[in-house]
Amino acid sequence: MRKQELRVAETLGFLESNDINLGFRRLLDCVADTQDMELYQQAIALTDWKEQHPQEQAAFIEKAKELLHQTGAISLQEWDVDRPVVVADDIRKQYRAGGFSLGPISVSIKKGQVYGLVGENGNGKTTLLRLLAKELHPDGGTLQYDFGTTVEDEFELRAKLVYIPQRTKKWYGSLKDNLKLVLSSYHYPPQENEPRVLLMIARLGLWNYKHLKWHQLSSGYKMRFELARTLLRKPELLLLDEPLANLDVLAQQIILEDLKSIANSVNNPIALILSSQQLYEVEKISDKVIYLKNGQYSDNEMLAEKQSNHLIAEIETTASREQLNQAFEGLSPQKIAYNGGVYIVHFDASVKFDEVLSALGRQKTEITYIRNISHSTRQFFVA
Ligand SMILES: Nc1ncnc2c1ncn2[C@@H]1O[C@H](COP(=O)(O)OP(=O)(O)OP(=O)(O)O)[C@@H](O)[C@H]1O
Repeated sequence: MRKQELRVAETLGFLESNDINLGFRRLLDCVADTQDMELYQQAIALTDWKEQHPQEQAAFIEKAKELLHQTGAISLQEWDVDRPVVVADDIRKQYRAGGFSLGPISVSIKKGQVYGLVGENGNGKTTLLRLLAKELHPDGGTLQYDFGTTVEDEFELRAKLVYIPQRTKKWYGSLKDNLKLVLSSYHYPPQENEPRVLLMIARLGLWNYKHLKWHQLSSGYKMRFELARTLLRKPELLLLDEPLANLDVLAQQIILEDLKSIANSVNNPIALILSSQQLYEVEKISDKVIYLKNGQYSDNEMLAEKQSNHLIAEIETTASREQLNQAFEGLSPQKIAYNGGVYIVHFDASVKFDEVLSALGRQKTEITYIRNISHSTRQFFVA
């Protein structure tokens, strides 16, 4: 099945299982890919209708399915996502003041993929993002960009790379007017300005906020606005510094799923790199997780190569180490480490996670939290 058919089929599945909000958000992504202003207008009218008729779910699903059917009928040119758009080879950066040193780092970045950049405070995440965005110049190594078109000059290249910092600048006027202003500086026909802006507003969950001003928005919605503004500029590489910092856990999940879907567009994919402290949320949607410690690079693929499939469980419990040792007597743990309020327990590859759960259950051990981190970059944090 082609990517477009897959996206339409997946969206239909959400709508048919009454998962209205998710189905609707994915429908808007399918509409966005068509670049068809008639369908944009229909999607905007449907967003409005949805807001006016919150109780009429069955009727909404029928309307949404009809619109989805129309998007599926438009043939899209699929982008080849296998070719890297950025190749960093042994890049390094050292700050004279303080002496922090990053790298050497080698990494290939492809469109349609999401790269999670994790690590504790002060380990080089922002520095790496700024190097990739060409905001900083590396001291050594090479950075090559290839977006498949001839880039005339540095200015044109920089327009394809967008870096959104942790703190963004204040703006004046309404959210919608600001977005319209962005598009008016691009070469779209004026009649496309409004539908493009309104569709972006709907996609980023800003529909009920479009007439608000900067000081009336919470910091989470300011970040959504920044994303909307950036996405209208059609970046090819989008670098987000801590986009989740001001969002609650549910909002984090939603924005990450939306960003993944936006990055994975059929005909206009984006390479997305985002830094975050929210390891598990980021891991769920990332195609690759990059971990920085004292400026040194590791990633989840290196983790898979390194380990011999042994089982690692992270356990938060009121039980003592002796009680855990007793519970796991038959499973012969290789190591039990105590780390910031949680135990990290390593078992041989033959031990299965359900056996760990059973052993704890048999001893009636009180567990607040347990997770199998055998394949998670969480290991880097607790090592
Ligand atoms: N312009 C600068 N001059 C000197 N040192 C700097 C400069 N910018 C950052 N640093 C230092 O470099 C190190 C890495 O900083 P960076 O902001 O890249 O880390 P980070 O992982 O993004 O941190 P955080 O999670 O706190 O945002 C830190 O020790 C920081 O103090």
